[in-house]
Amino acid sequence: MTSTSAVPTSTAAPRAGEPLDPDAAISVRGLVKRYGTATAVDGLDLDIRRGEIFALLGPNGAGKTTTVEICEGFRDRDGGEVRVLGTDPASGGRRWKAQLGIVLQSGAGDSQLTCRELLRAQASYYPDPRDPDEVLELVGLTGKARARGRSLSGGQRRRLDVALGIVGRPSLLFLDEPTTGFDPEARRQFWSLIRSLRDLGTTMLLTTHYLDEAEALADRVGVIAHGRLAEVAVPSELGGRGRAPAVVSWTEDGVRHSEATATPTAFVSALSARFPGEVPDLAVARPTLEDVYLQMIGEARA
Ligand SMILES: Nc1ncnc2c1ncn2[C@@H]1O[C@H](COP(=O)(O)OP(=O)(O)OP(=O)(O)O)[C@@H](O)[C@H]1O
Repeated sequence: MTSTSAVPTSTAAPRAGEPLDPDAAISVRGLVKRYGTATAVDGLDLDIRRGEIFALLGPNGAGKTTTVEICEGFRDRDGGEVRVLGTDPASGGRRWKAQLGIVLQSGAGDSQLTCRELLRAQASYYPDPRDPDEVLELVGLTGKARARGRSLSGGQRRRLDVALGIVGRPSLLFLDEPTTGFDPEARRQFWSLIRSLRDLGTTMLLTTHYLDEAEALADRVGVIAHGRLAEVAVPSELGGRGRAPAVVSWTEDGVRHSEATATPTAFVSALSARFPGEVPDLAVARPTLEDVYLQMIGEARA
């Protein structure tokens, strides 16, 4: 018997010239966008599978927002092919737009309307919306249903933005730097909200500058540099991370030591034989997602 998985084992980016993937939630080939003489997106290829959380990473000005806005149908392109839920965003109509949820960097938090009124108004635009009160509960704003948008804290406004993005029951949700300004507890709560949306079958394209957020949420990450996708991988494999040596550190005779090794278990076993009890200050670390990301970005700049 064969088993099938929603996320195939191949994690790489599509090759240039490969045909569009008709099964993908988002399929992009050779995307080009110029602003005057400057090229912001320079032949970008990308597939985002249905049901996955994909994090787009890259330094300021790399072309993330431009790419996302083209996929959302907000911006035209100068070259390449794009399909989002099977439709070219340049010609996507109302029925297509109703399947998208968009959480922009600056939302509707300044409104005079209450949270519930805002959600009801937004829901009225969609053919099969979620119940506004259920959405308030999902984002943890039930207690703020009667509060006006402008009376909310920064983190609560962001939750309201997410609520507005999901009330139309989108099958594809765009999240642009969703947790900027969140306190650590609010971020963790937001992450569990995003995971529960994935469990409900929502595909998500996330842009973020928080590498821990990408690591915690994303099934795959793509690093964009100079308007192209430098690499796509699962977070634990990006930049050869899965094969990178581990660094074992410890304190001996009052001196801090560290050793890079491909066999940390054997190394720690031999090390522990030298000490009567615990190895002082023992730590075993592999490069973090941030370590490999910064290295990739540095190489792309060189
Ligand atoms: N409307 C515009 N007019 C002219 N240039 C633009 C415009 N929008 C973006 N650009 C330029 O295109 C490039 C890519 O910008 P984009 O906003 O896509 O980057 P980004 O990766 O989203 O950056 P950030 O992380 O800062 O949000 C930048 O050099 C930017 O200055």
